[in-house]
Amino acid sequence: MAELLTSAQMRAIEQAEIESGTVTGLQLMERAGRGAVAAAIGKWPEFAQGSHRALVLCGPGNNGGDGFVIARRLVDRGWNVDLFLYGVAAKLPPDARVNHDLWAKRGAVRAFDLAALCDCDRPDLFVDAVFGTGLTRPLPSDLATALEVGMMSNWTRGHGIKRLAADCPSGLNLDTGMVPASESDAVPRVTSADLTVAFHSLKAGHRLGLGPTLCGEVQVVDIGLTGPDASERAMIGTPPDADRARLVAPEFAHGSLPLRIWPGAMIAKLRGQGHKYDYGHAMVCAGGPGRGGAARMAARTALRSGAGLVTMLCPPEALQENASHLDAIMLRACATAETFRQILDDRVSALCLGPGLGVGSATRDLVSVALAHRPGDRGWRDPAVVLDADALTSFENDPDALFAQTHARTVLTPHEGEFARLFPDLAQSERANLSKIDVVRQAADQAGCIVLLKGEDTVIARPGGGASVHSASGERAVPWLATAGAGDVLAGLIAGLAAPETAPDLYCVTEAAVWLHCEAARQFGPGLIAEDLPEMLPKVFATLAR
Ligand SMILES: NC(=O)C1=CN([C@@H]2O[C@H](COP(=O)(O)OP(=O)(O)OC[C@H]3O[C@@H](n4cnc5c(N)ncnc54)[C@H](O)[C@@H]3O)[C@@H](O)[C@H]2O)[C@@H](O)CC1
Ligand SMILES: Nc1ncnc2c1ncn2[C@@H]1O[C@H](COP(=O)(O)OP(=O)(O)O)[C@@H](O)[C@H]1O
Ligand SMILES: [K+]
Repeated sequence: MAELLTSAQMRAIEQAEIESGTVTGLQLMERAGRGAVAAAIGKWPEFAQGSHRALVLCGPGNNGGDGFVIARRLVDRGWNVDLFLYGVAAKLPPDARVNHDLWAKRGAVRAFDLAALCDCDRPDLFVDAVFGTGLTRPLPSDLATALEVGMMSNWTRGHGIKRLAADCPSGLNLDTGMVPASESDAVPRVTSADLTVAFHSLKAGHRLGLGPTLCGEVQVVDIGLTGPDASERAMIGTPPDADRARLVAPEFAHGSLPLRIWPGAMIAKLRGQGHKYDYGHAMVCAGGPGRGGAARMAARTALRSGAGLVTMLCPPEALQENASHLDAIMLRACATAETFRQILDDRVSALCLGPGLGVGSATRDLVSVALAHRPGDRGWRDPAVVLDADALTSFENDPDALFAQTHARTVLTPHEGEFARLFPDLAQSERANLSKIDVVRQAADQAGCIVLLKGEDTVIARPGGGASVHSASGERAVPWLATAGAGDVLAGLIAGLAAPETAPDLYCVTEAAVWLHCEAARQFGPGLIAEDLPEMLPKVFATLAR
């Protein structure tokens, strides 16, 4: 699972390495520019031979410095290059200035001017090296226009112009994945690339918010920074680092891990042997008549994903309806919170409450019983408690009452609407420049448990700072997962994976669940409805067990 750095962390890593004397800023910049050109040629092999034309736009900082290196290296390969500088040469930082001067011996540095830019011959490659990690404010309007995809229509066959971004498409905030709107533009101006080369490591903004859409394909270019030491072993099921966010994906550093190592290692049923009770007993609470579908899907997913047995509890009046739908899943009537308390025995290892449960005091009481349940004298861990949907909304008027009861083996799985009810100060409208990662970190600290905030960019955090992002983008884009009930399935999936006594750390189980949820949707394809998700799991597991 690769790390997602903030701009400040990236600067600190560079700074520490430069100060240690092992490398100079100039060497890093050269490697960045060289790596960017190599990545472009790798993606577009037609650029490997012959003369082509590039339009390079450089900015006033070190991102611009990368642009000068890229321009020089392209000219070395026989290309024609038009280069514009947004800024003043005399004010460039030292390394960028050196590369500016090296370039100036090879070609012209033209001051940024929209009309002059449009007058250039049609480029084959457009290089955006204006801003990277140093973006501090919205793009000025003329620059935003120059970077827009629409600008390419100035040239015939404009759609065929390849777009390469150094570190990010300029204007994208690499901490938040957002594009700040300028005062003159009510709607943020959006720039996008076909290929983004991220230096040393992915940054959070490559995988949050608009990042995946704007960056196109992202390739990490190794510029020889050592960075933090992390071995493959240490990642399997290890709790997250408090300061660094990580990407939920079977990737390690710059390579890919075999799937069976991760997340295959998270699924107890793929390994070992045992009795059904060794794989845990998951319980799912359901609502009244006509509302049982959501809980049934959660229960079915829990059973498919590894729990040894699953019991669904429902009000007596819903028993008949549920009985007519369930076979392998056991069913019991549970009229009150007190009955629930009596039913919970010390072998219940995972609980899932919320889907279709109904909003109100009855649900709050059930949640309280679930969170107070302890495993007795078996020496087992506290049961994992997954709270979703109505179990969250029921605490809208008093979230602190919920947070006073949660424990470390609790996972809250809100979508943005439910999140706003529990954490009004952290709602989307209140976030300003805070990244989704920091928002969920704060929520986890407030709630005292794991919080998973859903979306195309799903963010998971736990108290103390550990955070992960799962990005359903690029090859893993699954827009058809936006279907009613998909969230209920996710809640059941976490409960089912967490149920076995040998299940890894709950945080890691939650990460794996999000990946599997997306993977099941991906392998099924368009046309998916929520019921298809649990039925896809055996196929997904088969690819992990190899
Ligand atoms: N420092 C190093 O050793 C390396 C840096 N690298 C590159 O350097 C980049 C970071 O460089 P910098 O920290 O200089 O930052 P940038 O080059 O991203 O931008 C910083 C400059 O842009 C100005 N600025 C920010 N937002 C603006 C806006 N909206 N309108 C106008 N001006 C704006 C700032 O005042 C500052 O002058 C990385 O993204 C990467 O591309 C790479 O060369 C690898 C090595
Ligand atoms: N466009 C999308 N791409 C990827 N995943 C998505 C997308 N839209 C929704 N999802 C995922 O689908 C699930 C929907 O959950 P939720 O909003 O709780 O729906 P419901 O309450 O209907 O079950 C979440 O896991 C969410 O991350
Ligand atoms: K850039």
